Amino acid sequence: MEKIIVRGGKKLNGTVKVEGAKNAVLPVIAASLLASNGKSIIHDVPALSDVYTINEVLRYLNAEVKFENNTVYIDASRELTSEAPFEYVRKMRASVLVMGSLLARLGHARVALPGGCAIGTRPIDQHLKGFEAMGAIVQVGNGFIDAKVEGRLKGAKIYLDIPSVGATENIMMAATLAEGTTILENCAKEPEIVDLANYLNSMGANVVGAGTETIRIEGVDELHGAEHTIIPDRIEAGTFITAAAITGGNVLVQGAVPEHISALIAKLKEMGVEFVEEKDGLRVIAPEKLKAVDIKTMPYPGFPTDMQAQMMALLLTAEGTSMITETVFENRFMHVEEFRRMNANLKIDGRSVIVNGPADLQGAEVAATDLRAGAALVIAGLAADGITRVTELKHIDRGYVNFHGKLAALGADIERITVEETTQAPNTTSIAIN
Ligand SMILES: CC(=O)N[C@H]1[C@@H](OP(=O)(O)OP(=O)(O)OC[C@H]2O[C@@H](n3ccc(=O)[nH]c3=O)[C@H](O)[C@@H]2O)O[C@H](CO)[C@@H](O)[C@@H]1O
Ligand SMILES: C=C(OP(=O)(O)O)C(=O)O
Repeated sequence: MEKIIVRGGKKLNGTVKVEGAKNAVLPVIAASLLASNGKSIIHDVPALSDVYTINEVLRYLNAEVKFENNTVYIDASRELTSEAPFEYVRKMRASVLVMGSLLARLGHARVALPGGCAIGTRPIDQHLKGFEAMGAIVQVGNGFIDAKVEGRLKGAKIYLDIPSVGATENIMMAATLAEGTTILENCAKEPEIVDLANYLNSMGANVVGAGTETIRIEGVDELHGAEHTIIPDRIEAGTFITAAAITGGNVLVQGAVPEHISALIAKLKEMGVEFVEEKDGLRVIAPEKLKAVDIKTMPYPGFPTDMQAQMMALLLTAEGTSMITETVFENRFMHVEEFRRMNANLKIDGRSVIVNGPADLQGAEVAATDLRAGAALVIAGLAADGITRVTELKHIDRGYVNFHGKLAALGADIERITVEETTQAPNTTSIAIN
């Protein structure tokens, strides 16, 4: 078993560079399946376990995929198969993003039904509603979703009940090869949607309005491979910003795009954090003491749910009472129990958590319950008294490249170790190895 070991109390200083965005690269790789001729070359691809998984899905579907030096080369011009089995969807829900491309290109897609996960049930009804509106027959059974269309998909007017990121992306991909015009309303407006639209357009698609509430897609007959560079990861940038802030540090986050994290910056400024925009990134200068604030997660451009756990860690160290309200996922507070192990005073009240700060955080053994919770526990460890040991690192590896190494380079006392698992007789004292 691997653990991240943090000894708290060090201020972070220096420069950290963010990777390409996980949530942009996954749909972009899925969209590459739409290219019936030519190769795609995708730059600034982070070496994350999720990227390895989506690459495996594409290989299974018979595309040729090579990943080296942060570049992915994809040739999807061969005959593809249309089924993505459970072993991939189980590892990563975003595997479901291949559905729109397969359905549009092959007229058929069969993808294992994604289950719920630690942050909520996460249904995909809006994705399926979009495919049906474009003429697909969708059947769910035996753990699979099967979508079929006679001939081509047909452009349609589709209104999303929720501005779902994944549904916007899946429907947008499907609509690029549909006959006629698709108008998608109440779309997600995340920067990753804009990145996907830019990639699709460079493949020969005609997508207008990405980043606004309404996206219009004129279907074309075929798409080709294209070269594309992934946008910087705003959540990784935000994670390092909160890490700098919790330690009272001064850090340049290279590659951070301030417009992509304006809600986070606004809240941190209210807390007393200073920001300086520099040529190649954003400098974070933390105050001696942080002030409490309330936050509410919302779809973009609101406060991102993917920064909620890291923000909870930071607010634990702020003076006063804060309230965090989670409106995007119904169950994204699993980290509360872990923070309590570190002596945090947190009270869950429905979809809100009341944070009483400043906490006298103490190092403890804690488990990452999802990727952002994992990052947040490491961040809390940076400010805790004593040693924090974080387990279940597979979650962190889904979303962060060399997280502990980047923090260590900024001056954190942190390491990642492998601990031999021992089979223990009942009632014996546990032995800490390493
Ligand atoms: C790979 C990726 O990009 N993941 C991001 C994406 O996930 P993902 O695309 O799964 O998130 P969605 O925007 O679809 O989900 C938002 C909410 O809508 C609900 N919903 C969604 C689709 C649907 O058909 N029906 C439905 O009810 C979900 O359960 C959730 O409560 O956006 C989330 C919200 O910003 C982020 O936390 C994830 O990091
Ligand atoms: C929830 C997240 O990702 P995913 O949708 O891939 O589970 C995340 O990036 O915080």
